[in-house]
Amino acid sequence: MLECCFCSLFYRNFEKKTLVSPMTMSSIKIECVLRENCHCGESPVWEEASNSLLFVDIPAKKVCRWDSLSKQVQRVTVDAPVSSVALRQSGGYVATVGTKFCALNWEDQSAVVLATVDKEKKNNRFNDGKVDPAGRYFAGTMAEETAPAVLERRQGSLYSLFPDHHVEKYFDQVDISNGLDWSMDHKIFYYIDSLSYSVDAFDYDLQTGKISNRRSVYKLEKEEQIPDGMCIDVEGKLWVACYNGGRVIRLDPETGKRLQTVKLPVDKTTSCCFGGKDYSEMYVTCARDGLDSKGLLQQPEAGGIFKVIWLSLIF
Ligand SMILES: O=C(O)[C@H](O)[C@@H](O)[C@H](O)[C@H](O)CO
Ligand SMILES: [Zn+2]
Repeated sequence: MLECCFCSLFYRNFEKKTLVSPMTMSSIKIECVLRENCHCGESPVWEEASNSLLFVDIPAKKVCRWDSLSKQVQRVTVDAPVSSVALRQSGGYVATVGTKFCALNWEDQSAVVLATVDKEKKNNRFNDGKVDPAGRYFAGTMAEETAPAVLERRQGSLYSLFPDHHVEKYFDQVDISNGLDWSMDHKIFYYIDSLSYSVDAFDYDLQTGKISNRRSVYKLEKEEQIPDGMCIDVEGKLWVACYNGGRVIRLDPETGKRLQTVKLPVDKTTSCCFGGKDYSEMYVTCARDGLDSKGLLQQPEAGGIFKVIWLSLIF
């Protein structure tokens, strides 16, 4: 990999547009739109300009781009596990690869290192990451797993890469750094450390990127299993993918109540994002790794990309 020397870095804003409110919708349809057989699919991101869904397959070291119109997939292989991807304002993408933040040029498939974290922790890698409303790329680390959710604990930290390429560390002692998103007014940062079985909130200062006042807004119930990736909808409700739980759940962070459960035909649901026309669809990633041969037979679509659509009933 090359060292990056000059490029100014302002990530594209992720502001949602006119997502149709799920509350006004009555029934849902779930479809596997791509049988990708991901070992561990993660980090779905909608790219409006190309009508495409970006996602990664972490252990396969692949960043993928699925064109929702042509149904074609392009894949770029990098040299270490790639755990999240984000859009870059100047074109191309940024991704967390191993313990590095990298700029990814899709055309020539090159990756340029922007910053490295956890240099003294050889067994660590980045996990989930997302860009904040001011263009900082937040991502956390974890020890590499020996099996899903089996790892040396408290090895991870949460970081963000600023548009000028400097990195700030927020805290350490993280088990599995996972889902993250910001409230619609940018005043709250939501965060999941999977093995805490909790969805947490922090006060957020958009000007400085500082976080404070950590508290739990939801504790997962036993059958919901392990909280993984997360996104927010226009009503400020959180959608959390439940690893081993085969579902995404919609939470009200103000009341701490679960509002909706959407079950998928695969157990290892890892993350979700809104996309499609007017951001009215939800895309869900999942994993194949960790399923035994019986599980693979029962869940042939494991590792695929799922689309959830809300159908309004018109009388
Ligand atoms: O996708 C991730 O976030 C992790 O990299 C995965 O390994 C699993 O989801 C994790 O094991 C469950 O918490
Ligand atoms: Zn995850």
